[in-house]
Amino acid sequence: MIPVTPAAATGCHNPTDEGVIVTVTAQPAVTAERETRLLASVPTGLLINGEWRDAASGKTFDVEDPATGKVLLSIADAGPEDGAAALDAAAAAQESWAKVPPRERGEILRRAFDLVTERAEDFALLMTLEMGKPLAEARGEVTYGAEFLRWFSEEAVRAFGRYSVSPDGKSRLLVTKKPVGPCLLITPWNFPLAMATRKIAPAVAAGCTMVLKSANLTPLTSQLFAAVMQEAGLPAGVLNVIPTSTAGATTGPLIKDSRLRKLSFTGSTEVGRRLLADASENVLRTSMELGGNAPFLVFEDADLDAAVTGAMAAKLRNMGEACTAANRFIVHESVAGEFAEKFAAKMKGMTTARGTEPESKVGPLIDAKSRDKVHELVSDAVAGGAKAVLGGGPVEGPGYFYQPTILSGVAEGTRILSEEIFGPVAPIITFSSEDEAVRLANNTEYGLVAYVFTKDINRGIRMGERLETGMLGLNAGVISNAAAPFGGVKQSGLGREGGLEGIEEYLYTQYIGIADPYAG
Ligand SMILES: NC(=O)c1ccc[n+]([C@@H]2O[C@H](COP(=O)([O-])OP(=O)(O)OC[C@H]3O[C@@H](n4cnc5c(N)ncnc54)[C@H](O)[C@@H]3O)[C@@H](O)[C@H]2O)c1
Ligand SMILES: O=CCCC(=O)O
Repeated sequence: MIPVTPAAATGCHNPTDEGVIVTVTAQPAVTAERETRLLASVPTGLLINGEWRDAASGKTFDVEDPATGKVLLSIADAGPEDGAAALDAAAAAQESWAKVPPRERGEILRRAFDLVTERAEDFALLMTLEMGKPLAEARGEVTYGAEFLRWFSEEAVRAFGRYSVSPDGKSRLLVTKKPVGPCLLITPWNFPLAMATRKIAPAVAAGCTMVLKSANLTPLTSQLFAAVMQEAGLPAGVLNVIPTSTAGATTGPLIKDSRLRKLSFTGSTEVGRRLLADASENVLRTSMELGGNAPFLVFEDADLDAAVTGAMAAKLRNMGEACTAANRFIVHESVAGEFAEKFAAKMKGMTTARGTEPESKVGPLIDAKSRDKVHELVSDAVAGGAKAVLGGGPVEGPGYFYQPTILSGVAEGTRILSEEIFGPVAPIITFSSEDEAVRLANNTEYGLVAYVFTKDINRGIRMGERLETGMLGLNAGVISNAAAPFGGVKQSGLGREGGLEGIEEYLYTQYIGIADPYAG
């Protein structure tokens, strides 16, 4: 058992490993034998109606370790026929599942929380193997991901409605909440556990059945998690899991099927936009957690050491492969030089290595395509006049590693300021007035999160009012929390996950008008 600081229970995690959020005080060696044993415990089939089975086509696809390129496991590759079978199971289970008392649904989630927590080391290692993040960070994700199970186990019994007398006194208004019905959940590869639990837990709490299409690059964590949900007592057909290498072909027919009632998607804005168009055909309820381009504002009165600590977390968490990653450092011109120096001094110590290695602070990027895109953005910025204060290129050798990089003097209009970097690269630009900072920060089609560092509380509140984002970190570089509503505005998406709002995404409101109980 690895001792972690109590602060880890908040579910946030900080790659700087300085005890700010997570401190891992012992690092057991990860042996090849332990990896093999863990992989052998991961189900490799599709989960349909409570049974693990092969794909109808008999096909499988390989899951690779991004640090070595080696195949970890081959798993069943769902096709349209399997998708249809999964929706059949979800649709058949919906009515009985909705009748299960909320307390029972909550207790299944609570048992799942306990099981994930007991198996935290397995989940952490599995994520490190298939996704690349350092083990310390993967442990943080287990805490964060499990917390959605505990949070929604408590919310399951609180889907309250209301009863009232109409204003004219002549009727009664009964308002209730009901599960929306069978849902299709599509998750990304960057947080393999938390992005799944953030959808599955509120759906279970609300009484919805599901088909989960996990990310083809990181399906293994969802496979193990689905087995844990079965062990926790989730009835057959409530959660069906269809990993696939053909996402569009397998899920497209489900989105068109009139039995499906909701699509919850986390991924890129590009794919989300297309799925929204598809979902409009049957006017599906949708939740869209899409891309980001977070501004990180450092004002002249900020505590620069705190800003650098926040910057390390906001940039290097998950190797920069987070929708919440600070994408543009917008720093007051009077402190930009000092900020860049201090930031570079901290980033310099961030060793790139396979996530299972004790010294690893920055793991590999997910694949060659992602690493090449990061380098393309850096090269474009440098060609436009930016200077690499640190790093600036891929790491030689096996795996898709990229050097932690800081760019200063990035010109406005450069691609790196408008596209999601999804890598450990921090471009810095400067401003001279609050109005200019706000203009630069809002100059993007995204609106997920912003970070503001200032000692002036009034300025902090003004930024909350002026910045066009769904979330704001005030003197904080990581604000993700199962108890908070996570989500964006503009092209960062629709809806909220977590918090009191999270379960509402899986409920609809029904109003029953009742005739005057005193009449005739
Ligand atoms: N806002 C959030 O909460 C949040 C959280 C995590 C990641 N993201 C975003 O996700 C992106 C990175 O993840 P990604 O590369 O996995 O995104 P992606 O859009 O490529 O893929 C996301 C999921 O959609 C599937 N998919 C792709 N094409 C599809 C299609 N035509 N039909 C159905 N499913 C399809 C993928 O297989 C995967 O499971 C980034 O843009 C990041 O910002 C957002
Ligand atoms: O990648 C985006 C999700 C990250 C988070 O939930 O903090």
